[in-house]
Amino acid sequence: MTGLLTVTGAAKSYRSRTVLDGVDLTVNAGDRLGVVGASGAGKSTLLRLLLAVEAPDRGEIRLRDRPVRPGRPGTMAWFRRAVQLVPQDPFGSLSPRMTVAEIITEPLICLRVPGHHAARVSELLTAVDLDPALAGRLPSALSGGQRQRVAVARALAPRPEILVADEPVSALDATVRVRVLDLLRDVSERNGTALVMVSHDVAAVRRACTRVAVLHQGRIAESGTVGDVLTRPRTEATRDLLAAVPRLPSAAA
Ligand SMILES: Nc1ncnc2c1ncn2[C@@H]1O[C@H](COP(=O)(O)OP(=O)(O)OP(=O)(O)O)[C@@H](O)[C@H]1O
Repeated sequence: MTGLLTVTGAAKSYRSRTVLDGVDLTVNAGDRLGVVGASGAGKSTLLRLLLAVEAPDRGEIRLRDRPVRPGRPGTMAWFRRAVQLVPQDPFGSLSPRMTVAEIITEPLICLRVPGHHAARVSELLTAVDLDPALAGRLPSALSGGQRQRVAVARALAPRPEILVADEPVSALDATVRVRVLDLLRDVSERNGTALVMVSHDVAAVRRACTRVAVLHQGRIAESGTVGDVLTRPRTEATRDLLAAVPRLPSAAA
């Protein structure tokens, strides 16, 4: 099977410091892939390449057969429709002066997605388990978990093929984390949207993902199913991450 999003031999340095050193990664349609790594492993850098915010110095990123390179917004619309970000911090990522409906519709307007946007807002709010009556509220009227659900709804709005989530629950309370992770897993399963979740938190990846790639010092140390890699780690890098796992409360919490 050819991958939906493929990273081949991606390398990136800042000044003379090598941050990514030949990363290969394949995201298939409907995949739920966690990219885990310790602080400084290169996760955020890889995320910027995956989102075509920056270009690799060497190697390439492709969406299906099409090479992906950063460019002006007009030339990137095809890619932005296909790959959407769920950001880390729902407090900082939602404009405080826009209503929930305006926030969710913004990518539809920017990407010139045709259709009845008000109906789509209700549909998306329902899909992320929020009351459509929240459409007229400002983010300040919502809890952290509700805000992150709005961020997920916004990312889903253009019907992307891939959601890229950047530490999507690290800013949330422990009990809310599980629910947001379950939401990401459920929307991915329901819509067939692939999920790439970049996180230092192995427990979060175990909860939401089926596959995992361990990034260590700018390289993929190991990758495979969550079951294999996180129960029978083959590298020191993975064992260290597992030893640092914060406990997630149970789903009932
Ligand atoms: N724009 C930049 N300019 C210079 N150095 C950078 C830049 N971006 C990242 N780095 C360096 O690259 C290394 C890897 O950073 P990166 O943020 O990708 O790692 P990370 O795995 O996301 O870490 P963390 O979990 O702490 O965010 C770090 O040493 C960082 O200082």
